[in-house]
Amino acid sequence: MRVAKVIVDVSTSQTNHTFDYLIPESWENIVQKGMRVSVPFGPRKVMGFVLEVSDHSEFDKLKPLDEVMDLTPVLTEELLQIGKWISEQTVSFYIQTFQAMLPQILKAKYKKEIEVLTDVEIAEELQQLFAGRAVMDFEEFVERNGNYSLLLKEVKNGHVQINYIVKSKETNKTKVFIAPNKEPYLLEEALEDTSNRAKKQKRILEYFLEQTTPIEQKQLITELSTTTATINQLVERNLLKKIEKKVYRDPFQDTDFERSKSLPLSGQQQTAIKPIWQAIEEKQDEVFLLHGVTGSGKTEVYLQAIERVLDKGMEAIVLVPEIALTPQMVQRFKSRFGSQVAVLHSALSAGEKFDEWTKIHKKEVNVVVGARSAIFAPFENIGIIIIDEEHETSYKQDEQPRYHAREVAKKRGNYHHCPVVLGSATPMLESYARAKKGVYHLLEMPDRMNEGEMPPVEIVDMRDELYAGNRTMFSRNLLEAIKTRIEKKEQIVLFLNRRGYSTFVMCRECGDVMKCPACDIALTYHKSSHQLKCHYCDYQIAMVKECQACNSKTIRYFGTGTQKVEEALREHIPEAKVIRMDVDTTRRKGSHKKLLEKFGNKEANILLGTQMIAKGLDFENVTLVGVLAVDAMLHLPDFRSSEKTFQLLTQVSGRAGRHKLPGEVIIQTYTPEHYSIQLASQYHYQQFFHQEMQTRRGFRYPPYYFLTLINVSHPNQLKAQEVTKTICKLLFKHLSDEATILGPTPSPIVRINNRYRYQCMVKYKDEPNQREIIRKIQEHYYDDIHRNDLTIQVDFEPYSLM
Ligand SMILES: Nc1ncnc2c1ncn2[C@@H]1O[C@H](COP(=O)(O)OP(=O)(O)OP(=O)(O)O)[C@@H](O)[C@H]1O
Ligand SMILES: [Zn+2]
Ligand SMILES: [Zn+2]
Repeated sequence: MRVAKVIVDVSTSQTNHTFDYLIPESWENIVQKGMRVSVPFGPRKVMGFVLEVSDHSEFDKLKPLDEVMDLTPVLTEELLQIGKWISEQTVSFYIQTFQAMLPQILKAKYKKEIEVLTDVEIAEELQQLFAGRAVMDFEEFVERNGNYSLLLKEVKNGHVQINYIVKSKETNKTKVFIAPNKEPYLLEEALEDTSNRAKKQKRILEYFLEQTTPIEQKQLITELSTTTATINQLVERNLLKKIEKKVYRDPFQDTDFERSKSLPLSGQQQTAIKPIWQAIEEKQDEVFLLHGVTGSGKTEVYLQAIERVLDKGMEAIVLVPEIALTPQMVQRFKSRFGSQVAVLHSALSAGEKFDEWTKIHKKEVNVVVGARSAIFAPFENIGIIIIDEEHETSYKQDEQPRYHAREVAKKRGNYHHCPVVLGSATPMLESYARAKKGVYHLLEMPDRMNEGEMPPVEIVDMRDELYAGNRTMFSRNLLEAIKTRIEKKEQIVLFLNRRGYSTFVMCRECGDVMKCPACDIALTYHKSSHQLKCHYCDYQIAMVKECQACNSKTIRYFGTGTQKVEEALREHIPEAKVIRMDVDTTRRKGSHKKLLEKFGNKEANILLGTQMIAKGLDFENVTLVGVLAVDAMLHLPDFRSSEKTFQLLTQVSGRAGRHKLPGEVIIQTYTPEHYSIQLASQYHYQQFFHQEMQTRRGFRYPPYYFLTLINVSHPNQLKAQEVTKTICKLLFKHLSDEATILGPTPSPIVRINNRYRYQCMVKYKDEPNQREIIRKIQEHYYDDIHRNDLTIQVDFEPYSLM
């Protein structure tokens, strides 16, 4: 008896364990752990992952599984282990994690077929099954008791291939190719037999006398200016044949990549890369923090570290934040490593993602460049994992399983005994603190590649502009500087911050922002109740009418959109050609790339955009960077708002003067004295680090304390509040005295989709039982969750506090 232990696709706390199913005899040799199967579950059939195959079960009367969905495991042993670990760490269901590790499309069902690839004789037993056909359905193979291990052997030899045909239209793209179907001398005979009136047929036959390799039908038609009808006539005469070939959708197929060679490394690059090379050679699972200023040449270090890994026949994973996964970035990897690179990011269609994943799964590539989920690339011989811009919050998934790619990377590094490199110009406080303690190996690159100084930053106090009667969104200096650049035919990047749009309240006279007296967090304006609230504790006051600091009545909440800025630019500088890049102008596929290309070709003077343009761009003609409204981010109700502002300003400033031309940065703000802005303008990372660490210690925030955020929501406000209150009480009772429990507090956005949201925050040092307690709490509310529309979300080490 063979038994499969299966995690079924039913996300509840009561089904979050394996169920045993009998493996029917015909599947016995086929089912392996890491494959997906279809199993009966109650009245339904559901998908499931095989976690283990065993020869016994504690239960009698097992139901047999229905179907095997994969021929080779889609999750490796390692990924199964990591999946279990993630589920436990994030208190999520196993099924959620396993599915998060795979491309979306694999949730659908697909058909499998086996195809003979070569003229080489395959094993006799298989030949009989194929009976002269090139392709057969896998279902038939199973029905006729095909020898599975023999099949796998031929797959390994490259004689046979397994095709996955997904039923959705998206997945497989085929092209029709035309090839000769007869020996050349027979074609020649046919040519002579063809009447002179059939000139078109003759031309095609002549072509195939010289050319025996298949050619795409479309291409044949253009090259010989012939027609499908003519080709069909020859196919009917059995002289030619049509072949359908699966082609990968290559999102970059229209792009020619010029091959780049590795550059001779600068002194600081050499110093940084040596320990990384050593860790690769010695198979050490060391974690490096590469702290290098913008333009210091971090990417070249990544490239040459990867080169070393590929030389050893191993694989590399590179994570880049979604927003920085620009065509420019992709190009740098593709032009160095060519078709060995797969790219995974969210702009790809589901089908494209599946294709890229398939290349990895089949080991057709050995480098993956991708956003967060690329950390699950099913490689089995990883030599290095690189996380660029490691401070980016998008590396944490904001729905269950709420994993952090950095933590998964370290886990995979452990497993493969390979180094993990975290790179950034502005490492996250937590990371830099770990590096200082020696937990990570710190590598510093303090100088720019072009040996230039960092571009000088001018801070413009927008309150002064107001006094001077300038009520526009551009300061006089910025306007002047823009005009000068346009005259000199240099280019400008204008950055507008959109995050935190109009949630905080600020005095335009003195720049004062209302804060919570207990939490040092900007108060959030709640429009419905016209109140200011702290969403960490329960402090709240009525919306103020005048500034508490200076009594001015110019108090208001904040926000401007890119469109408004574009209109204003047109008004003040009519001669400027502007490219606007935001969610609206980049919605269409490929538009992101086109806009950047246009800017790169100097078809515009100004690139205006949001977060999207803050990172990764490397244009040599950009000499001025302007930051329009930095304050919105600074006052987000988030203890990381200073850090995020510092990081953002540093990144944006880094876009200027990266090559020969010197750069300049102008930051407009209402709070010029704020230390994030001051220190960013002087590129003082170290000093910022020390100052911010002190604040964190004082207010008991990370990295001194860990946080857990529990969000409760329900259509009934009272219910949401009551449940949160009970959860707070339970945590208070079961956690140690060292833990601080804050709440119940209304979430910053109290109502979404008619659901009320409350939260509870835990600050702690060490609570080993915490996850177990939270699981129990969730089980306690099982009925409410499944029948009564309650949700309880738990986020360990949250990045978003909304
Ligand atoms: N060894 C080298 N020799 C010559 N040029 C180099 C070398 N290393 C990097 N460069 C060039 O220097 C510029 C900056 O390097 P790169 O973009 O890698 O820096 P970075 O640290 O990744 O920057 P950022 O963090 O701002 O994205 C690029 O144009 C790059 O091609
Ligand atoms: Zn004021
Ligand atoms: Zn508070």
